[in-house]
Amino acid sequence: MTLRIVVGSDSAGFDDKEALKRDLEASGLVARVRDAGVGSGQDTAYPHVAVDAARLVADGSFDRALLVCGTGLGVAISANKVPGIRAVTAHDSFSVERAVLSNDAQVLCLGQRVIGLELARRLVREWLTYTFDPTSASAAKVDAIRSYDLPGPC
Ligand SMILES: O=C[C@H](O)[C@H](O)COP(=O)(O)O
Repeated sequence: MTLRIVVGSDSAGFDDKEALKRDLEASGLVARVRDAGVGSGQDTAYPHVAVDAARLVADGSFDRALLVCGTGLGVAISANKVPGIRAVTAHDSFSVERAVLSNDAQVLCLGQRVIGLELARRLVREWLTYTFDPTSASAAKVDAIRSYDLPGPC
């Protein structure tokens, strides 16, 4: 139980973010959960929350981020602006598996307006079971992604 996970959403993803946060806290698999917002009734635009959460992963404070917006797209686009971050939107089991095992993605993004909560909960449960293998054949490809990261202020 060593995973540290930061969760975040905009108002369109708030309900799922709250439910998934409770699941993570109750899972017994996560050492630490932090909520990067939004809070109830807050209307912060998704790029700000996504970048705040992604920075906490990029600087090593947290291992992964789970982000929810209406589609899961805007939070992924935004999180990927942070150097070192590999954020994906994945709404099926196989993609969630490959996001970790092929891409070593640290950020999973979900769309509250796209999939139901029960599927989201199942995908997150599955996501917790995967760990990237740095000795796998995928590692060189992830290194190649990393080689295109531009160091910057983000
Ligand atoms: O990707 C963006 C998200 O789906 C967001 O929750 C909704 O954005 P919009 O209000 O611009 O459609």
